[in-house]
Amino acid sequence: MSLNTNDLTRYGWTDFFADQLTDDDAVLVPARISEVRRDVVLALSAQGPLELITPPDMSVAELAVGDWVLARSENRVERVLERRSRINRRAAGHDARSQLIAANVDVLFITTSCNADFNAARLERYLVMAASAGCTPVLVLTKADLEDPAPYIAQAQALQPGLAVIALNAHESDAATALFDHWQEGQTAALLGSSGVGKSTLTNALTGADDGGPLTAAIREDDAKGRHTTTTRNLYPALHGRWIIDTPGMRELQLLDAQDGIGAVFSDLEELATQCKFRNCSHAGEPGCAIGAAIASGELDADRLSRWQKLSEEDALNTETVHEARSRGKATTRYQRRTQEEAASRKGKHKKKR
Ligand SMILES: Nc1nc2c(ncn2[C@@H]2O[C@H](COP(=O)(O)OP(=O)(O)OP(=O)(O)O)[C@@H](O)[C@H]2O)c(=O)[nH]1
Ligand SMILES: [Zn+2]
Repeated sequence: MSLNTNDLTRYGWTDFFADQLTDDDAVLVPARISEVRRDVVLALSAQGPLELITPPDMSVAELAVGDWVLARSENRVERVLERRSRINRRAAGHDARSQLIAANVDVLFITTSCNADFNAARLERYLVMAASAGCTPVLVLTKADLEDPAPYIAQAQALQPGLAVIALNAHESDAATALFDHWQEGQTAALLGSSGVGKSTLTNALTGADDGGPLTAAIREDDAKGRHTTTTRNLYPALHGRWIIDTPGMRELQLLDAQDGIGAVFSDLEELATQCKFRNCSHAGEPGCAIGAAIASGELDADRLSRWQKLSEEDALNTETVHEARSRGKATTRYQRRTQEEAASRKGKHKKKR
């Protein structure tokens, strides 16, 4: 492979991607997508920034910020490399569609504050998303200067066995350092959390924007109220060789194909359920229910059981709806193709007759 990929490691290139290249790919240019626009994608390559179109059989919507692609002649995507992680959700609205939000995110910083924003159900949902996507979750508790963080840390640690939890004041100069402990050079992170928990404040610390860093003005636009809102999905550099993906689409999260993620976040419950007397136990008072026993002994919070059941039902429903719509779509295309073929063969017959 003659291609020099050394320069790419700073954009997050690893052996995982290098191993996907063949000798024939030597003429292609590896590039990482930094922004997805309506008709084109912007990408970072060893030669500098590129603006790429997609080939006729690929829509821009199939690509996500963070993706690694191989480009031909520096203006067209030839192929997307297999993703190390992918964040997708059920698209907003009634559309029964899966939507890819970001790719190749290493660490998800799930952010909440030490106050009323702390909501176990929402945080578990984010954690399931991280686990299904294949990203490492880290729970960040902001505003630790305003309230005693200890009870929040304890609640956060109960959300997923072994979860890393950080409590901090996002305004403190060492806030970024605490996050860098979980986020290595060359890795890509994303911040998730509801409005007002301190994501912008943290992002400023992470990118050095507070010290007149190069970034924030370019990627954020002031809305009418003078508030900073993130308007597009972007990949941009943080301090010390890290990368951030900023995406507004991560606030409204409907789970999709998240069964494995639910299994990871609620592994304590899944483990207990294997000890129930009946294999199809619904944990609603059946004899020999290990989950019921754990609740009775105070070892397990009954609310966590109902949140687990609710998320599982939601995921099952969304997954079924989207898969059904997809197979309906395929059936339609098959039907259309058949009618077109029949029409064409009728035309052919006419021709022969004449
Ligand atoms: N005391 C204290 N204030 C904080 C902390 N983190 C954020 N704030 C303040 O909380 C408010 C909201 O912070 P933002 O960073 O704008 O929150 P956000 O999550 O980016 O909000 P959106 O942009 O609406 O998504 C600001 O006034 C911050 O200064 C913290 O750790 N301690
Ligand atoms: Zn049971």
